[in-house]
Amino acid sequence: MAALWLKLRAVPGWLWPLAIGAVLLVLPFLGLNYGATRQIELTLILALIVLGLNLSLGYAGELAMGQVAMYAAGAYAAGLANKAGVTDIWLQLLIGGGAALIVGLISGIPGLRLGSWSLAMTSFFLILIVPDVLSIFKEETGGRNGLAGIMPATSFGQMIDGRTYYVLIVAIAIVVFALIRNLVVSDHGTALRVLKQSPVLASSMGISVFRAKLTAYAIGAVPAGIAGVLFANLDLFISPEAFAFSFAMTVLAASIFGGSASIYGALIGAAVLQFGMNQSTNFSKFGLIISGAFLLIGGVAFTGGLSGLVRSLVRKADIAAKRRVGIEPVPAAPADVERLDGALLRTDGVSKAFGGNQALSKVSIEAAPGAVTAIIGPNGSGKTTLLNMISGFYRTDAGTIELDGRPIQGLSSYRVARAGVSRTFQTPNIPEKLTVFEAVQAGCYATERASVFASVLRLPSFWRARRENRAAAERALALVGLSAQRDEPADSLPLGNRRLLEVARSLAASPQVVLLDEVASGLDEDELEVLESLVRRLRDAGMTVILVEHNFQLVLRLADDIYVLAQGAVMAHGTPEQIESNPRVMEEYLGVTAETNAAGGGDHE
Ligand SMILES: Nc1ncnc2c1ncn2[C@@H]1O[C@H](COP(=O)(O)OP(=O)(O)OP(=O)(O)O)[C@@H](O)[C@H]1O
Repeated sequence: MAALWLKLRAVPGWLWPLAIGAVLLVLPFLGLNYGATRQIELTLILALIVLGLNLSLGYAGELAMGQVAMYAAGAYAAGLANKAGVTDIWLQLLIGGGAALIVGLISGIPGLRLGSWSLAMTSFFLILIVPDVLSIFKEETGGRNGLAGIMPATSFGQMIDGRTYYVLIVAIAIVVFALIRNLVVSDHGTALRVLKQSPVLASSMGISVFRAKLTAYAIGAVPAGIAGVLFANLDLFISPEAFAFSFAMTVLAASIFGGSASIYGALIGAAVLQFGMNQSTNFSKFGLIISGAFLLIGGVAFTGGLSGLVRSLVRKADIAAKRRVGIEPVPAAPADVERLDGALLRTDGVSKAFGGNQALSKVSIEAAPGAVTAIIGPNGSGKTTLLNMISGFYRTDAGTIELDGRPIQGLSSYRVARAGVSRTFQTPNIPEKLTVFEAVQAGCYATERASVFASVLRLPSFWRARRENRAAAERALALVGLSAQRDEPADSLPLGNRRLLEVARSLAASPQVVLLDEVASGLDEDELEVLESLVRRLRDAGMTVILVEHNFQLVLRLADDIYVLAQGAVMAHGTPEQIESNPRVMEEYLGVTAETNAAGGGDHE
């Protein structure tokens, strides 16, 4: 049984939905009646709209419900084009998809620029104004009476009959789902998932939060627009009622019930709601209540919706089957560190105040390639603030920060990451629902070479980037000794391994400078050994390593150069020997007397 399960799991995951699509395609030819065929058509139209919502809500974490307005834009663009004589469905799809994309961009740019809940509010407003906009252009749209007299669609001059139209809807849905799937399984999809959980982590990995969210929202508009075109040509009549607020609730309920963080969740949710609503003869009266009930059940009973439930059952079955068959992960041999090109990082007179608190005052440091530069000092002395300034999270009040002579102060954090500066966080920032391997591969985003377009269409640059990123992630995992855990959920790792995972992620993009913020705390002896040897190998390979660390003995063993911060200023600078023999540093600021240090009690925490 276990062996059979593993064999089935070895089948590429995309084959299952494709098989379902193939079955749907042939159903009318096997005698499916008109009523059921229509339900499938409406389900697929709803699924396309939900798919767009899932992209922004489930992947990018942005509650943006404007899909119904984009659906309306697609439908009316197609209807009006049709009345102007454009009956060709392919041209209409282009026009309707384009119209929806424009609505997505127009509402997304200000909504996202303003931040916080603005996009949710903008898109909510967008749904409410649909009937008013249609009334304003009553002459063209028919206002509240709707747009009637749409001619049946054609394809390259040929009339499309009912059955062919069904096949067309199914085929278009398969293609759109496949393209969006390509996006979500690409590095851009992983970037969205990271972004949803931690914009700070995302930007430290070179992801532009604004651009990624806008991409998800705007791309999500296109399936909704396509759905609108398909709907307009299905009934040959559209009216504002079809795009009302209650329908927006249905879309949201389908997304939550099916599982917003899954593209197939869109299909599951749409099917449940479409067929569920059909069973309720009173739907028109109680539509909002029914949608609300699905929303509650989906949100409360199982987080992640039905698709999340299925996914977790499959994962459990995988683990059980592997245990029964006796498959153990094979640890990879420790990887060699390739030659690295570090860069000289220099801060000159950097200052930062938070209100009246002068956290940093005229700090000048230099970190050379092929050297470990340590920054130490008591709690609150400004070490993390300095790292945050270097990595672009805080703006400098004064002073400059240069990378190989190029100023990087003032750049946003994702640009600093792309310039070659990578970092770890004091509290490991581990994205949920990613495997260890995916979390490390996500680190490659700073040097991502495949565009969203190339990823969706799987152009050669996508395959090349994927090969390279996978190899880089495998290498980074092997460097920190986590290859055996590659398929485990990243957030299930114990603290020590989480720190090593952060280091691996920060190395995946082959940065020039790596900022390690207290990576040693919480590591056991074996893990500390792995880390120490890794830092040495990185340094020997030419990387610039900046180490913020409380473990003084580790700093003495690893550092080539040490800066001691006190109350936001550099109070000493020198080699480990110089720092160790500086009594003021040892006693006054690190609280280590000559005797405790000799006894090895150098960790001042
Ligand atoms: N975002 C912030 N807003 C206000 N004050 C801050 C902020 N970040 C840091 N500070 C203040 O700046 C000073 C330096 O803090 P910082 O975290 O850089 O010290 P640290 O040396 O890294 O300390 P630790 O070793 O405890 O991490 C502290 O007084 C801290 O309270």
